[in-house]
Amino acid sequence: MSVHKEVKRITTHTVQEMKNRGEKVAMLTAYDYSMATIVDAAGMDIILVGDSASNVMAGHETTLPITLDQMIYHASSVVRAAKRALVVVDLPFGTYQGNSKEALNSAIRIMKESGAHAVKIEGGIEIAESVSRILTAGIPVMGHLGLTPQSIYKFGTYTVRAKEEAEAAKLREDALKLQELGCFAVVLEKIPAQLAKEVSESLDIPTIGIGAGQHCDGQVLVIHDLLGINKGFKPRFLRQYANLYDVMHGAIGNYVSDVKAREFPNEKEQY
Ligand SMILES: Nc1nc(=O)c2c([nH]1)NC[C@@H]1CN(c3ccc(C(=O)N[C@@H](CCC(=O)O)C(=O)O)cc3)CN21
Ligand SMILES: CC(C)C(=O)C(=O)O
Ligand SMILES: [Mg+2]
Repeated sequence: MSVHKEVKRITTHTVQEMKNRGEKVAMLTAYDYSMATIVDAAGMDIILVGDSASNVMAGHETTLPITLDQMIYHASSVVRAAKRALVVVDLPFGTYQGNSKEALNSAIRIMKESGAHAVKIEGGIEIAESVSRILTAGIPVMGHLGLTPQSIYKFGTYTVRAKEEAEAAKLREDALKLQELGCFAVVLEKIPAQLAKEVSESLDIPTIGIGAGQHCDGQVLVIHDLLGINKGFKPRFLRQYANLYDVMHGAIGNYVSDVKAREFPNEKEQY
């Protein structure tokens, strides 16, 4: 036992208790040690090592190219920083669909090699077998319904999902199915607020929304979007809490100018 005082870790059970008592769940992505240290210190409940790393860290157009090894690298860095937050890791495209044994192996690799606490998987009834098999191994699973970006080439655009009743009905069923299988929470991405409200009320487990309105049990954003680092990206659901692009561009530009003008380093900044 350590003699140092340690903060109490958020668990999947803590997150369920939050829903039970009506406290909203705060979730944000992080992909590296330094950012995750700040996110954890700021009181985040859940840190998501999202496959959005493919976009914001690697510069790909979609989330499809990122590999399991790359996700494990990001996740292990975040785990070393997170003292309080629950760390959830996206299973990347091609590591779980249509093959529950491969899904289990992928989830086990994430848990074993990164030290994360849970995995997230996109999809409903079609991935039920994979979800079950991962849960059977004692690995907590977060679901993800609505705009599931790994299916972008099926959808064609990033517009809001489940506006038509047929897709809304399937989403309601999928959400119930994920809960029945034993998922501890489910992300609802870019669906009408009214549908997200109905799903949140019908489920016992918490819903975490992104572009899914104010009635979800929690919210999630991509950290680069929240901080305004990702200058071109400003969808309607996003609230930018800072403009770090301009702050960083200004600071870095000043450094370039100072070097060119021989103003950095000065006499006090040398040995
Ligand atoms: N930086 C970043 N933020 C995210 O929220 C995010 C990622 N990357 N990568 C993975 C997925 C993809 N998501 C996305 C991607 C694009 C839009 C988007 O462009 N939305 C625009 C246009 C939609 C349209 O085509 O009609 C919008 O105005 O909402 C939204 C969510 C959410 N995730
Ligand atoms: C946007 C969130 C939910 C996500 O899946 C990601 O960042 O990859
Ligand atoms: Mg994702």
